[in-house]
Amino acid sequence: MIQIKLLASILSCNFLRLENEIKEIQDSGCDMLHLDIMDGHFVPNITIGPDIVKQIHSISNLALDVHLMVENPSFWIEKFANAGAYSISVHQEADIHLNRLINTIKEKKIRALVSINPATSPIVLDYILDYVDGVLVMSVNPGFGGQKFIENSLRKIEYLAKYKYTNNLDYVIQVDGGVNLNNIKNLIDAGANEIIVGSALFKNIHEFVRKFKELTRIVV
Ligand SMILES: O=C(CO)[C@@H](O)[C@H](O)COP(=O)(O)O
Ligand SMILES: [Fe+2]
Repeated sequence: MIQIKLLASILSCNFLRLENEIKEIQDSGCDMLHLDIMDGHFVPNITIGPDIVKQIHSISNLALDVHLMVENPSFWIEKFANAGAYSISVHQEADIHLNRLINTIKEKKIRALVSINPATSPIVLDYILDYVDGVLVMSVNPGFGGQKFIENSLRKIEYLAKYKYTNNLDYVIQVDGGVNLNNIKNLIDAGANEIIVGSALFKNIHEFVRKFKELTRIVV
């Protein structure tokens, strides 16, 4: 049976009570914390850096999935690896030497994922899929939480799932942006197995996770 994981994007949490929010996420049964790193250049927003990630790592039992939305991502790999990242995803659009960048992440013994923006075709990933531990499909334009899901992202997930089985590969497929209880089932049916949720989750963490487990038929 394929295990479907729920990743909590803390971008939508109340940062004034971050420690309590993280504890609630852990207690609710989420599988990982998803940390959105924005530099104000690759995306029009700024969030947190490696020092804050390190502090989150010191209080969290959950693995940290770091989503880098930055220019020059190669500069940041070592810093976020040392801060305690369990996985790092880098945008295909952010580095022309993607193969080298993915290898740099893997040398740190952490999961290496590649991410694509809504306007990027998954076909451009064909020659990197042999090397990655996962793909993150952005289903909104990166930079902000609370946006509307872009429907054609489903086709990309289907493409990546088909490519995986056809070529006998083993990578996770993440979906990130505009995910809610109404579209999760379709995303899983298309082949996504790591579901990243921000604003919909933080409306009521326990209630959301309970319904998510029902949908994915996993008893906590
Ligand atoms: O990477 C991003 C946004 O750039 C995401 O991780 C969002 O934070 C997800 O938030 P929702 O769309 O679920 O509110
Ligand atoms: Fe993200």
